[in-house]
Amino acid sequence: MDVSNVAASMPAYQVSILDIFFPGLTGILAVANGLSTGQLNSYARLLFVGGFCIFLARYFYGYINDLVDRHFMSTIHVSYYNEAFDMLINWISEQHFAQNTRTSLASVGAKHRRGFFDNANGDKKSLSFTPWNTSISFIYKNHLIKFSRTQKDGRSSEEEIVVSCVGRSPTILKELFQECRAEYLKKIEKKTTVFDHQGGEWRKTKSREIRPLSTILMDEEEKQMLVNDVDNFLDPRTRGWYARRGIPYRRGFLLYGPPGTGKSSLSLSIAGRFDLDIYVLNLSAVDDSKLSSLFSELPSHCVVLLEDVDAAGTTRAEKTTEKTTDQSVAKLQGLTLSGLLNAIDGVSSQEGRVLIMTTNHIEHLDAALIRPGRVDRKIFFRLTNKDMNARLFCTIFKQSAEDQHIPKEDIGEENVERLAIEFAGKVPENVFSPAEVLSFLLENKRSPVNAVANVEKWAKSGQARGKDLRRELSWISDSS
Ligand SMILES: Nc1ncnc2c1ncn2[C@@H]1O[C@H](COP(=O)(O)OP(=O)(O)OP(=O)(O)O)[C@@H](O)[C@H]1O
Repeated sequence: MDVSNVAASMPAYQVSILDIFFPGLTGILAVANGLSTGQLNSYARLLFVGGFCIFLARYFYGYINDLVDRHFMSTIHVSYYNEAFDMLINWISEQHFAQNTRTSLASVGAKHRRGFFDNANGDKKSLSFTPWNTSISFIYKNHLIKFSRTQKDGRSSEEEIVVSCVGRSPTILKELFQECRAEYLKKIEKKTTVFDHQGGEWRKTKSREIRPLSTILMDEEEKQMLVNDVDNFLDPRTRGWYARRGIPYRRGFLLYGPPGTGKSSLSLSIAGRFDLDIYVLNLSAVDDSKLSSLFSELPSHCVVLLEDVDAAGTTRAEKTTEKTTDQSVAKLQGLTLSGLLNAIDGVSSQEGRVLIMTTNHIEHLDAALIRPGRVDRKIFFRLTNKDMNARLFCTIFKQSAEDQHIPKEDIGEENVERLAIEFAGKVPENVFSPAEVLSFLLENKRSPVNAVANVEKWAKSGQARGKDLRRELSWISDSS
């Protein structure tokens, strides 16, 4: 049988199956049919022969490339969501050979599209460029390395990096990754890496300067107890201790109190103090299954921060019906209390993590959520007292060597302390949050004298609101 007649004589479904494996083949066969029956003129023949040659050349090029890649090259793939992606992009974008790639991605104020490294110089809308949708070859320690950054499955939000080298041993690639890692660790030194989630995946959002614990104003004894607790928990010997007793190796804390009293700040400081990454979970954006998969993907040592757990549709039934509107019910219906409890200490939940929940309304939380085992320590965050107000005043007005350039009345350290006591005497206790007091002080940050002079007026104007606050938060006095 004449091969060129094959396409013409085939049923339509076979033709399309052939096209799946050899795109364009049926078209070629159809022309070949015309060729053999003498229906085509000489130009068409030339075109056909040329096209056929190109088809064969492309087919064999792809085939040989694939063969070489599979048998003579070593390759490492890096997924967009993994931190190794940042390590590599950070390194590559600083190499001389990557500065002049013809295809790159421009980003404002960040090294790459996830905006991980902040613009430290503070230049407005500074631009940076990283190689994108392209391949670069370069020499690393006398080895030829090929780097390709491509969109995965044509989706603009997802990318993949493939790094390969000639030879069957990936050692040189691993060395390259180690170097990228070392550079990256230098960049994030003294920083806390913050992750949030999108589409059920953790992704790094930013890295923040570590905030020293000393800058958080709270009961010092309680702070120290928390630090010792976390320190003890993270001690490498503790995991074995838990395992020998059959106790799940997890630790949970509940920070509760009015807004702006330092709950989130302390969580960040704790993560920084123990050099842990912090994973912030927004409960209103997840359902049971997403929450469970997010918890199971946590690394073994990290801080997980569940902010405003009372707002997550997991509160006591009677309070929920009273308070929620149709809209909020619709928004939160995906997450149930049992889903949250399962995620926190179910079988698939990661061990070794420090769980911190925060709430403004502890009285709205279901007892099961905060029972010992899930919450091992509860810490109350209070509105300011005299001592805290004086310390906040000193925080703003005491000069340090680094802030000489900031124009400010310099009245000497002793005078600042004297004014701090005067200031604290004028602010009513248990009315304002540290955030409110700080906001007032920042408004007057150029002059401590003005801050003292203006504070009574400010306190009076804010006190009416403060009284409402006290009534609404009457539970505070029970717990303090
Ligand atoms: N106890 C505190 N010590 C030092 N700074 C504080 C304290 N409380 C609040 N602040 C400052 O006030 C701001 C808000 O604090 P933060 O977000 O930690 O409060 P929060 O209790 O988590 O509030 P919310 O309940 O609304 O989330 C931060 O800039 C923080 O520096």
